[in-house]
Amino acid sequence: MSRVIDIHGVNFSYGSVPTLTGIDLEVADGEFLGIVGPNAGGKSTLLKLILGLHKPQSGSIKVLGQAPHLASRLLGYVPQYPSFPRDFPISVEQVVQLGRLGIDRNGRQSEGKWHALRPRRLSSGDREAVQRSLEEVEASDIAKRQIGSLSGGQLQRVLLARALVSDPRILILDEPTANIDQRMESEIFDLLKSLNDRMTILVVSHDVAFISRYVSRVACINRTLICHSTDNIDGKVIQDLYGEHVRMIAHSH
Ligand SMILES: Nc1ncnc2c1ncn2[C@@H]1O[C@H](COP(=O)(O)OP(=O)(O)OP(=O)(O)O)[C@@H](O)[C@H]1O
Repeated sequence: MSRVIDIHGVNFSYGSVPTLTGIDLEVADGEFLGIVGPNAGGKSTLLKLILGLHKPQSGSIKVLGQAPHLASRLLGYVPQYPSFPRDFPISVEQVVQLGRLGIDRNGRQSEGKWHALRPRRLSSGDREAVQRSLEEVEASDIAKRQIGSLSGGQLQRVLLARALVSDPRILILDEPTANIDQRMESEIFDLLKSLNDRMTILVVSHDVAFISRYVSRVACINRTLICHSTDNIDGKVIQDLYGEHVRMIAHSH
């Protein structure tokens, strides 16, 4: 199977303290990878390096065979829930339309850098893609609602639709189910599982036991990174990662 992400010997720090050290990670096309680790372990930072939002101080990152900033329009990104401004006056439909910014009128990825993209009139192709994405996440019925009026679960579905509307090769989600109830969490992960038939997925989560039901491999990050097949995750792996005081989580396959 071909690889879509190749990370070798990456070191990154925001200041003098290293955030990520000696990171190696290869992700195969079609994989569903979970990313777990303690708070401040570097999970979001790793995603931002893959998205081309930060550059490593050393080491190499290739995404779909290119430098991350060149591949970024082939990636769909669902940011961490609290970073989204809920009170912004914009409808669900308009949020999803924003995901078409990097696509030209003929449905192709436009050339040039993100910051050079100009808003343009929506084409019929754009409208159809927005409708399809909203249907896929089962949010068509709330298309005209203001985002400030949505529940946490509904908002996550809308952000997922925005990421899907550009037809990404890789979908990257940063804790998509933080702050939502368990039933909604299962519904979103069932949806991700079906999307995984056509795209590679990377998802950050705090709940190792829960995501192990869905993903095939888990990348454990606490400044350094170690990958485990979900078959091999046990109490020891989790304690090593999170420290001595963590409750043992039942885990079965
Ligand atoms: N823009 C930034 N400038 C300076 N330090 C940062 C910045 N972003 C993150 N950090 C620091 O880098 C470290 C790793 O942060 P990161 O957000 O990657 O961790 P995380 O594993 O995603 O954490 P959490 O589970 O709490 O979301 C933390 O100590 C954080 O304070």
